[in-house]
Amino acid sequence: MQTLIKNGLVYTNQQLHHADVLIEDEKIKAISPDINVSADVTCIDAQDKLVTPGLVDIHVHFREPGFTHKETIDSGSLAAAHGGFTTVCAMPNLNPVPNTAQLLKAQIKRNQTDGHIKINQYAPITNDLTSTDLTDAAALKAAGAIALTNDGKGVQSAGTMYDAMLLAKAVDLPIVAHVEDDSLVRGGVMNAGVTAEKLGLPGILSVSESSQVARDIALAAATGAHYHICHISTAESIRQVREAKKAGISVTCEVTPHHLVLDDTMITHDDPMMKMNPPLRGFEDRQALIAGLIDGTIDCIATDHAPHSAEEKAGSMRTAPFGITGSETAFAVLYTQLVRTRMVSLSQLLAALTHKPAAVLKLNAGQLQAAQPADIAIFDLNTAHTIQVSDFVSKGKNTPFIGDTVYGWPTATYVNGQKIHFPI
Ligand SMILES: NC(=O)N[C@@H](CC(=O)O)C(=O)O
Ligand SMILES: [Zn+2]
Ligand SMILES: [Zn+2]
Repeated sequence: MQTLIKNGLVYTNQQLHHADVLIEDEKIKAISPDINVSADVTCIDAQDKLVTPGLVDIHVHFREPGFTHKETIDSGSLAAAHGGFTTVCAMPNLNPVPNTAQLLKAQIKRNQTDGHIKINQYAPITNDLTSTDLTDAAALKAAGAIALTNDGKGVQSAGTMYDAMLLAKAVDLPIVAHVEDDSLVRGGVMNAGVTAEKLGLPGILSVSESSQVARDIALAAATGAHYHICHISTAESIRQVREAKKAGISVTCEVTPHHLVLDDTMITHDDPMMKMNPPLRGFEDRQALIAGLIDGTIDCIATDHAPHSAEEKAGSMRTAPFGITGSETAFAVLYTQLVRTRMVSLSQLLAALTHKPAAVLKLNAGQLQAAQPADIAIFDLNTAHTIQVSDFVSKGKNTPFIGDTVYGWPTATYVNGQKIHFPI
């Protein structure tokens, strides 16, 4: 079976070209201008559209098993596809936590059975995500884990992190860290600063992140482990990563779309849709994140898609859970706010959403090239779209971007040459 995507603006070999893309069965057959094929090929008109490798998101929460009222592997992976993502890495803050080879294998099987896209699975660093009992890194790697992470909770003890890094290094798995020193959080629900004071809400100190980043960079230097920082959010953390990279320490990091386009000066009232972990930081932090993305200090963008139910996210920031969704709005929000404003080039944005995240975790994804799997996303760069609750395939509607008018809404996603169909 052949499908021809005609006349798109195609992102291939890290460059944008006007070209046609020919899919044959599960693979890309050819990418070049003016491909001519026989009459029985399915032809897709991509004039004025952007055609990219399926996007890669190395940080999502699919909530199954344990929290299926928030999301399932079915709904979460369909939401990712709806946003143009064809490869994701799913977090292990589930119930039960997939902390043994047997549980992890069962999770990977569920991902394969119910997933609409390619789902890689993280395993935990410690057995219950909070203790100091390390998991069996070798067994989890053999069972299929792509990396170890306790996302949702920082590893509180330096000794635990040091031992975890040694074990991870021995089996060549990255440590993927949610960096947060609980002793500096102090019951905060948003970034500590002028806005929190004005709203009378308890603040989370920015050093709750950067002090743990400093600790862990020192531990990564000492152990030689690959240390990847989740959802980096402060100027001081960026400064440390920049220095560590210069010193040749094996550190990488990701940033979320929301930390790039929102900051705490935009929080006007007690709004649970603006509550996530790490919190939206200050204006200067956000500028440092954008600069870090442009100069390569930040390796990639990852959504931290964190769905919660409407009931959970109703009420006050004091009581609502941390987290917002991201899969379905990521590209359009970033394209509109960073590329159309000429702060970031389209190629830079696409690199951060395709081959660069794949490179961080050595995933075979994010390249649109002949002989590669036909994982493709198509976006409409020119039509304005106002984001509405009814746009979402995810069970989670908890996003601050509802009501925003954006460009770059996704129009089609292919996985292994198959077009994904959405129930909306
Ligand atoms: N980001 C969040 O605010 N919440 C995440 C956990 C996490 O990524 O730390 C979640 O699981 O809901
Ligand atoms: Zn986290
Ligand atoms: Zn997360």
